[in-house]
Amino acid sequence: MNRVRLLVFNPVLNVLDYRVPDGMATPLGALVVAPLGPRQVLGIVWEPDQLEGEAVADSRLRPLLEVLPVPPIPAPLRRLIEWTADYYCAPLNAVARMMLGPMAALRGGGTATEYRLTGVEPARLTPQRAAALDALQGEQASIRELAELASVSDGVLRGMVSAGMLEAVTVDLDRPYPRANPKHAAPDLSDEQAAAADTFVAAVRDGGFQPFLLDGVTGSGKTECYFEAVAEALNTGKQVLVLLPEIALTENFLRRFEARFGVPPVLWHSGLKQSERRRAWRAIVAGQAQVVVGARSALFLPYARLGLIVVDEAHEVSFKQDDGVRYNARDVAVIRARFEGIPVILASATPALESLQLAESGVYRKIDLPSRFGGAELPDIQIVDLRSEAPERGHWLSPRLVRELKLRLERGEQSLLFLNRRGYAPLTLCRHCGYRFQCPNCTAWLVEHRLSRRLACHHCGHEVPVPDACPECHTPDCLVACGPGVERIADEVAEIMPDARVAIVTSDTLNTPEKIGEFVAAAEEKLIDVIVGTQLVTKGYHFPELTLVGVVDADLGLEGGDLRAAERTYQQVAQVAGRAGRGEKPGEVLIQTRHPEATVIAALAAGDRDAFYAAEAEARRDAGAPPFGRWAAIIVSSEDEAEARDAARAIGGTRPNLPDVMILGPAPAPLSLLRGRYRYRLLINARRSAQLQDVIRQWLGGLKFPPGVRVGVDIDPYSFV
Ligand SMILES: Nc1ncnc2c1ncn2[C@@H]1O[C@H](COP(=O)(O)OP(=O)(O)OP(=O)(O)O)[C@@H](O)[C@H]1O
Ligand SMILES: [Zn+2]
Repeated sequence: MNRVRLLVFNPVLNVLDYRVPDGMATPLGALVVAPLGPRQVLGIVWEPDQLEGEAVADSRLRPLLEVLPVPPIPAPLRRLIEWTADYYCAPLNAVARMMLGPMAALRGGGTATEYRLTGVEPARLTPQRAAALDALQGEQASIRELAELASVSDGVLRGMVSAGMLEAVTVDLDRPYPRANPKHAAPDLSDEQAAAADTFVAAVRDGGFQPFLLDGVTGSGKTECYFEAVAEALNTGKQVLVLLPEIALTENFLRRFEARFGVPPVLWHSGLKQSERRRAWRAIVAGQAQVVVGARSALFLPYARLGLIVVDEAHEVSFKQDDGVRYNARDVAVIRARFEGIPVILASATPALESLQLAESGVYRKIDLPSRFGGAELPDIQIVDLRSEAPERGHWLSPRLVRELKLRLERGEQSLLFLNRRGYAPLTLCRHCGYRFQCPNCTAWLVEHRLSRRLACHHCGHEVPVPDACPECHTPDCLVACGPGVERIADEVAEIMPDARVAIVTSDTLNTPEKIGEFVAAAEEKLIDVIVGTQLVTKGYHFPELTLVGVVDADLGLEGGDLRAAERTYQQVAQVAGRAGRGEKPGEVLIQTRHPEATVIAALAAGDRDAFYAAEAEARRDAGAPPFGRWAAIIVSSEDEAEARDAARAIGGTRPNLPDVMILGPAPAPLSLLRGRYRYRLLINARRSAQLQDVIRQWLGGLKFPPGVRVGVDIDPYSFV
């Protein structure tokens, strides 16, 4: 009898065996539907010896129901899924789920129904219909998605369909994407760029696993260089995956891609409409999608003919996923390239110490672009010691920074002020009784957002309107904002330069592709004088008229328990500094700090990257920290505080005693309450020789917890809160 072993998508069961009905073809990797009790379950045909399962007698096997009409998951991707599950101590089917598209896409292409405005506008409108009419100009999507866009109920939109204001459109989900043209607008590369590009092109042409670290200063044209490798993949009919750290950057990338290749790339991220998602997934598995640009979730998709992976801004911590499967897309991208036998390019102006170390030890091949394109110079960097050059009371911009800002405004040049804090003020308190606004679900202060007149938790999204009186002592008009966020800095700019056109750039203000597009266009057309932004504007953007960058508080990132705080501060400040002087005019950077003597600040001031990395490497070596030693975290949480504490203690009490593994904790997490769950942490610091994952699996495998307790393992953690 013909039997198969399946990896199934079920929270409790992972592996099940089935009988294959006569005449059904079930190659390895096939996606199938199988009966499970009275229900059905989705599964993937897997190598039986790779999946541990209970041996079931032939006679007890139930037959598979159907094979889904999509190509089987290729072997290299199956191996990647196994590797990822094993390395990150995650369930195999949770990892495998990341390669699946929407269920509807697995069932076949076909069509979807979407709706759009017809142009019919009755003379009298309900307020909801008027709002929808406004919000839905130029949009086309399902009723559900349109309702979300317009913030009205589905019912309102259904009514508009009946009234002839919205019409149904049938969308063909298998309509092909337009073909990119590798010769559309090929640039003239500098000698330095051409050398780098030739290396990448040869690697794509020859195939085979080759990891590159493209280490080029800000504005050196890293994108142009790897675009040549993309062009080579297009010439040879291979697919390319470009990973970007944030959706916000895709808009900018898209414009550049289209300018170079004549058509936009295929996008993949959480913001896609259902129909776009279905279409993209099907084009990816069919090999029709030539270049896919996405956030980390694009990494596990079943590309039919992958020929190159690029990870841009590869140092970014947002490549690390911190919920569900806790994996690092930068690292897994390299592993995927290895299984696929293809080149991978990690591009950055400020590589992670881990990546530099791998380059130094010869695992990655390092390609350098040491100078800016077109003769632009790197900006001049100055330190403002806030202890001797203090801003006025209740202000945050030092006199020197204010002078430079005014000078730029006079000259018609642009400035950028960087502060990595959204909203108006990070803490609000009552002047009368000292009451502080805190999130009920998290160990966190509520952040005032003056633009939306709300107090918001940046961890769980909890929001309340700003009250008129203190909720504790009921004194009216007694609330004080403590500390600055970008909105407050923007107010300060407006106060000192009333004529300046100021743009606030954060994930609150630039939350759709349209808004990002408008911002970029406005900045390029010089309709903005001062940009005040969070880390969102520190990378990827190229505004030639921008000549001044002010770092409002360089010490901010050094606070808190982040074990990579110095490196992250270095990267952020170097990246934002890199936005200055990219055109013909030279750039200047002012870094405000209270700790000019700190190694990272001194290195930034001296423009001495090597000195910073050397000192940081030394410190990490001493601490046994990555890349010299290894870390892992165990995070225990429950809605019940005692339950969480007991579970953490039970884990602590059974800790293994090994010479090459040190275990710290359990201790309450810095964010000891998050989204209503009480949290405890353990930190494991291991020598490279230790079999870290095996140790953790054995340790936790023997323990049982109440159903309300979650125990998460974070291998190579980036977050310590
Ligand atoms: N060979 C070239 N021909 C024409 N323009 C180029 C060339 N190389 C780079 N440029 C332009 O120079 C600017 C900087 O290049 P790019 O944005 O690729 O740099 P980068 O290395 O990615 O910088 P960052 O790390 O700061 O984002 C871009 O506007 C780009 O189009
Ligand atoms: Zn909260």
